[in-house]
Amino acid sequence: MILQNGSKVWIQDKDLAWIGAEVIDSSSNRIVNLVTVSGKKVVASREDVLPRDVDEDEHGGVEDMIRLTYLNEPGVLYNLRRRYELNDIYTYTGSILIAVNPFTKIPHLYDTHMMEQYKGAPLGELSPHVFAVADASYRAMMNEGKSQSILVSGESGAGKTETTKLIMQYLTYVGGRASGDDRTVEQQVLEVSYS
Ligand SMILES: Nc1ncnc2c1ncn2[C@@H]1O[C@H](COP(=O)(O)OP(=O)(O)OP(=O)(O)O)[C@@H](O)[C@H]1O
Repeated sequence: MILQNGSKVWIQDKDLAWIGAEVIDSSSNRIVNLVTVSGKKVVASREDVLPRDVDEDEHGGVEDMIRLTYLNEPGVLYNLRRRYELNDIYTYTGSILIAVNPFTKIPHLYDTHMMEQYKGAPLGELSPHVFAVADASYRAMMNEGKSQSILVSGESGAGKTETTKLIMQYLTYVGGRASGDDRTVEQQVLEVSYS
């Protein structure tokens, strides 16, 4: 990584994990002098600093992290945090959806109006949302006539069960009643047990 005076970087921080900084002296081959965003002057080994996007001050973060110039750990965490602070709990990295558990109900995020909006909308056209992924999967199933899979992964308490329920809720909404089955999709979904 080429470092020069004024380069924006990330350095590790014992309290915050990562903190933004700017290079103020890059004359040494081994170390760089930096000033952190909180105004503290620090010295770091060149190999310990990671590049930071120059447009990182963009309000609200990016909806798709493919747009980040540097897809490194601090850049990803910082982007997710900024979105989370605005209650934007969903973020794409390409066609992968990242959900940050809000641990609280976010009004209107999952109501009928929201489901209606995502119905038939191409992935990426609207803000990142679990309904967009469910809709893409549903469309692919209908168009290709093949079963589809959605992988919901995360650590314990991350929100996998809630996310799965939301996917089922959306599929119930768009799916209606299966032919030859007297039960509504909603009834069938309610019979699904979550592990
Ligand atoms: N999208 C969401 N909106 C609001 N609250 C949520 C959301 N997702 C998760 N939660 C909250 O987080 C709690 C834990 O989520 P959940 O049970 O889905 O996690 P999990 O990944 O299935 O956990 P485990 O692997 O331990 O079973 C939920 O009971 C709920 O309170």
